Amino acid sequence: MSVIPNPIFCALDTVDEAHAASLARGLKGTVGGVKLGMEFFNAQGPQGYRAVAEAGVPIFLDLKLHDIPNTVAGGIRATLPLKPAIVNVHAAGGLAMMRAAADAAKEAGDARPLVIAVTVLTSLDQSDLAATGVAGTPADHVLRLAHLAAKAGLDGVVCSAHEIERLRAELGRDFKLIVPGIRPTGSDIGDQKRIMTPPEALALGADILVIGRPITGATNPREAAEAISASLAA
Ligand SMILES: O=c1ccn([C@@H]2O[C@H](COP(=O)(O)O)[C@@H](O)[C@H]2O)c(=O)[nH]1
Repeated sequence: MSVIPNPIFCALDTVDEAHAASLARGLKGTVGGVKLGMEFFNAQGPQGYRAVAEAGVPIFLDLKLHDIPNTVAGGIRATLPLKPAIVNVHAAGGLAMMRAAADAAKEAGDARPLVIAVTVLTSLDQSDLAATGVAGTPADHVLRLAHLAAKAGLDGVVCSAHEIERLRAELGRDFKLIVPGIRPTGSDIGDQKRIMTPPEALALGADILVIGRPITGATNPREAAEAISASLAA
């Protein structure tokens, strides 16, 4: 069961401010929030972010920071005036870096964003991981990185749906699990490798389902989001 009324966050992966803002307005009420990542933010920056925020939907600012602790703390601090609901770093940046990120976010007091760690990208399978020098399954590495994120005081992790059960068993109900690699039955997989359908991922215990192209690439994104919502309620 999800802790968020509508668990769908739509990834607005575009460089176009007007398009992103129009999608956010059009999806309001059918999604729990939207995600702005490096594609949008590198093109449009804080001003573009504010244009999307005018739609009045919670925003996951997905910049996946990965640097030395002081630099990441500064990067998180710089996002706080935007009041994102969620920000993130790469767990591979290590314990001290994640602690610095969590501490920086606390400077926003009660308005602090959730700070989440990306574990193993959903576009990677075991052979991709092996090529980076990491032996074992993606699940083993996700678990290892998630324990490190919890130790650093982070609120949760980005993982694939295939790791949800083990993460819930080991890290409990309150640790947030944000899950991309979500594909409604029959939709194009694209570059994702560790995928699952929305109802399956939700049933396993995902808090947030990050869904991009299956919604934004549809002829009618709002109808696509409504269909996914309906599949979750069924
Ligand atoms: O492991 C990860 C981490 C982040 N993402 C992001 O989620 C969306 C997924 O978009 P789709 O179009 O639904 O594939 C995208 O913005 C990624 O940057 C991820 O996919 N996997």
